[in-house]
Amino acid sequence: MTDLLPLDEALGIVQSLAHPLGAEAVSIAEAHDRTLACAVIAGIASPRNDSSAMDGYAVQDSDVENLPASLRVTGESFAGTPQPPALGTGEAVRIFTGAPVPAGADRVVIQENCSRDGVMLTVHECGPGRHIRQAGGDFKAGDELLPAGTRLTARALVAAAGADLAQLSVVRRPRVAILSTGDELVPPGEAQGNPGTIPESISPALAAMIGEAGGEIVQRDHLPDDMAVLGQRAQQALHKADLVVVTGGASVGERDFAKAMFGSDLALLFNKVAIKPGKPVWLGRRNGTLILGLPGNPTSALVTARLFLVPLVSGLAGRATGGALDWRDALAGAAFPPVGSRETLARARWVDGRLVPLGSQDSSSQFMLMFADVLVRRRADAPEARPGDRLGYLDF
Ligand SMILES: Nc1nc2c(c(=O)[nH]1)N[C@H]1C(S)=C(S)[C@@H](COP(=O)(O)OP(=O)(O)OC[C@H]3O[C@@H](n4cnc5c(N)ncnc54)[C@H](O)[C@@H]3O)O[C@H]1N2
Ligand code: MOO
Repeated sequence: MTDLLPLDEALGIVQSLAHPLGAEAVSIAEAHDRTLACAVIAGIASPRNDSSAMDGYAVQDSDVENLPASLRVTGESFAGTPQPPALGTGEAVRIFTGAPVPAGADRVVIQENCSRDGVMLTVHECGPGRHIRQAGGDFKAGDELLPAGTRLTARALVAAAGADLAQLSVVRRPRVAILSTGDELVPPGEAQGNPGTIPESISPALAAMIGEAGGEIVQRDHLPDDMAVLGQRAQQALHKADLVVVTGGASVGERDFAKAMFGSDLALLFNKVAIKPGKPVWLGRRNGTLILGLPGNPTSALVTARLFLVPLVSGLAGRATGGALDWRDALAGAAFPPVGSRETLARARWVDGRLVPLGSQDSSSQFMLMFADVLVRRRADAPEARPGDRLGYLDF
């Protein structure tokens, strides 16, 4: 076991590599969920002018001191009217929500408090509000609205568009290739009637995790355990991708070619981590491309993807890697068994706000993953955890 790297050291290596890629310009329409490479600076103020908050009439305070007051309507101001007529004594301007307030007006009286007869207006009541939004009250031209590093959520996009920017400078999405290796693997739907085969069940989950972390899939292959084919597809992936994820063949079997397929220039950054499940996970680099090798057992693959792939893609996409490894703690709702020599990521679910381990902790399980809300981190050689003990966990 001495050759196995401790989990924290492996996570540290991932963190040190997970720097944002370069910037590219995208239209606002394509910018959702991207990360800003440059700050968004407002090109215009909002509102651009003093503007009405209500539909009604712009008036002068001195004309509505004694109510009811009779005024003459001299013009109109709609949202988009560049310059409404200025207001004189005894005058009112018909005005709508968002429209510029005429020079000389002190307040907008809502139309529910007025009656109209041709050009004559009677103001019955004013109410306390002036219903005028000041120019630049939301933001001024030149204000920094969103700093570099901001994730462009739906809400952030409103500010970016309101700043009058057609294009945003965002971190390039990491290009990821997924290579699933194993003679036995066939696409889901083709295993029935094909003895010796099993459905390839990991890549759909990896693609989902990569997409959620901000990456895009540029290549996705099912590959036989044939070095010629593996080598050729590996070369293609290395050319296209920032990160190649290869599943299976990580262990010591006769057909475990996952590292060899990347050629003799593969530099290993780590090889095998002291965790259960997922011990055979490895990270390498060939020229500028990172390569993450995940074990073929589906639960092992998903656990190591959560620990290493999600922070890596998140970081390359410009998101905080810390957010991807947000360990928290909660109380055990049932006993967790004693831990062996490898640090263990126990799959657990929530029951009444407490952590309960899944009945099966088999690293080959596919079905049980469905119920694994969290990974509970248990140190090597830890004794049994009792109900009520505090445990560290990561959302899975
Ligand atoms: N002598 C040893 N044997 C094994 C060791 C070891 O240290 N010494 N490690 C074990 C551990 S731990 C794990 S985890 C597995 C991982 O092995 P590999 O990464 O080499 O995975 P494969 O042998 O290719 O496959 C294992 C298992 O998973 C199935 N598989 C593979 N890919 C997929 C996929 N995309 N979808 C669904 N199922 C997949 C495959 O058919 C095998 O059943 O090694 C232990 N052995
Ligand atoms: O590490 Mo393996 O994932 O224990 O079965």
